Amino acid sequence: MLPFSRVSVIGLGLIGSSVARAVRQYLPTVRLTGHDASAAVRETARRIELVDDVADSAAAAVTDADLVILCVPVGAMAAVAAELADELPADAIVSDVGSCKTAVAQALAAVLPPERVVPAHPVAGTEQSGPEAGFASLFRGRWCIVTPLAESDSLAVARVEEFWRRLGADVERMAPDHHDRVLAVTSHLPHLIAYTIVGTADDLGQVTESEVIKFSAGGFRDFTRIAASDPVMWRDVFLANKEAVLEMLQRFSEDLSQLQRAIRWGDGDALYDRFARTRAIRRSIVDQGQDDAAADFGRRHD
Ligand SMILES: NC(=O)C1=CN([C@@H]2O[C@H](COP(=O)(O)OP(=O)(O)OC[C@H]3O[C@@H](n4cnc5c(N)ncnc54)[C@H](O)[C@@H]3O)[C@@H](O)[C@H]2O)C=CC1
Ligand SMILES: O=C(O)C(=O)Cc1ccc(O)cc1
Repeated sequence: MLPFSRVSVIGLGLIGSSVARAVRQYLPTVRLTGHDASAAVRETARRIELVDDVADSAAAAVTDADLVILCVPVGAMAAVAAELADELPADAIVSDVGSCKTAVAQALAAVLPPERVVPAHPVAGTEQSGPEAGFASLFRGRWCIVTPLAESDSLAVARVEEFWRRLGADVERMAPDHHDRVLAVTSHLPHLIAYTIVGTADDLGQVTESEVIKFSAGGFRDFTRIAASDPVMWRDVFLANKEAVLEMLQRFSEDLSQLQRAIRWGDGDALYDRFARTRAIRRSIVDQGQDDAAADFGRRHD
């Protein structure tokens, strides 16, 4: 049975437009409505026929929905939920795709009936943004972490999980605070490091007359991809997941200091041990079929 038949997507950027495209592809009988605060994005959505109806307000977009998915930056979730609360049908479920969950869960539960709120996070994306950057296969073979509230209705949780499975994701359930600590180290900290290193290299580049750009290759190029990620989205993630990110950053700084000391004192064994350990980690990830570059290439070309 279809988990939902009338889905409303609020925020039609990379993730919202990917959800819309995936619904079209994998749940073709679902009636899709969309809304975005940006008139230009709404115009693009109409032009490319992303959804069946583009509404001019969040409230108008949800009047006959049975699932509403909020795909806006984390810092905008509270305002959007408040905008649509009065028009939400009594049986509709509200979910979201935000990259951190504790703050979003609290924001949604403050203005919506908490039993109908089922926060989620598809752990899949790119450094691109906007309605034309999305693609239907983005979630295939990727995790979607569902983080129910204590009050979430269990049938609503099961339906949201089924929805993500239908879009091709592997679903895992987690407590919101646990999610935020795991993602702080696996996603948020790496983005912070990329933003830092590309900025540092750019500062140096001014001095050395763009040698940084000229000779950028390998590792640095990979960092520039991550550092091209959307500034509004990532500003909001760091403000919303402050405690977990600061904790992981503290640990990271201590480990970095150890490597700094090993280089200063010529401690080759310490450097070798660390690099051998991390190489083994990468190899075990690739062996498990989680090499993103290969997987992304496959998804976009099939
Ligand atoms: N970019 C990524 O790789 C991933 C992002 N996410 C999460 O998905 C959410 C959306 O991110 P993206 O799609 O990448 O961003 P995006 O920038 O491509 O799209 C966000 C859209 O939300 C719209 N928006 C902003 N405030 C709004 C409001 N008050 N009402 C209606 N629309 C509004 C914007 O105009 C924009 O079109 C964020 O919460 C992010 O944390 C989750 C997984 C991956
Ligand atoms: O582009 C990349 O490498 C990403 O890491 C994409 C991404 C960004 C944010 C998320 O919450 C989940 C996935």
